[in-house]
Amino acid sequence: MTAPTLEVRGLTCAIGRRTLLRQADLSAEAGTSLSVMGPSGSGKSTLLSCLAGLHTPQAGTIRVVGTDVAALRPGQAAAWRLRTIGFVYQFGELLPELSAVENAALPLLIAGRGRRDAYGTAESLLAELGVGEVADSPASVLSGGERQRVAVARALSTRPPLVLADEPTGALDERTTDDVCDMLFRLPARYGCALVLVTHNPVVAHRADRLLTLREGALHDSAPGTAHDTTTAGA
Ligand SMILES: Nc1ncnc2c1ncn2[C@@H]1O[C@H](COP(=O)(O)OP(=O)(O)OP(=O)(O)O)[C@@H](O)[C@H]1O
Repeated sequence: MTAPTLEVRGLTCAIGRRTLLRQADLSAEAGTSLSVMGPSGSGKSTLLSCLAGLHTPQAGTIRVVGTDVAALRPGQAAAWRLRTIGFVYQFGELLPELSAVENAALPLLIAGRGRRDAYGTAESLLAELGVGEVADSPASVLSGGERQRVAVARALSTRPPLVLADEPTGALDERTTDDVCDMLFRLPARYGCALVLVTHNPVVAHRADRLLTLREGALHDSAPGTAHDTTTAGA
């Protein structure tokens, strides 16, 4: 039996005196999407940081395609993250002075792939994601929706098994949110990755295969149509 893409058991994470996650369990299979909602400040971004090995939890195990994230040596972690996890942030977080294709090729160049190969892969991904025409435009001139598509191309460039998206539509209007969601939620089937997406937007959250709500340190399964969000954690 192959290992699930993401398997989290008993995750406990505190920052300062606040426990953000208490004995949380979570799993995601290849080709599926999972969204996490929760009040502002409840710890959604911190959860993603833990999954990527960027934040060390107090207890619990996180396995990504069988690898125990806590067991990675410091020297291994960055290279592991580069090939295993793709990140998409709220504002794209592209390097503004680089073109779209240069941004999308960057992880491959850092991973040591040749320029021709890296740029070819990046160009193909941009085309597949509907932004082939802006490949040579500087990231600084792209629209919000284009930026997010380029950010997704960058996240996918190393073909990671796990894509983490933190409020990927938070800076977009309603129509662009719909378009970007159509693209995002097709990724698992199209590229075989697992997608874990954090959002305040219930419409976005409900498009995932599975929806969890983070509240006072616990992750609750929410059936489609029943999750709700609030604006502050209140903890
Ligand atoms: N590096 C840090 N140092 C100190 N406090 C932190 C740090 N990172 C997060 N926090 C605190 O941890 C709590 C959870 O933050 P986090 O960003 O994970 O919440 P969130 O649910 O993603 O919030 P939002 O929806 O507003 O983005 C907040 O109270 C935040 O201030």
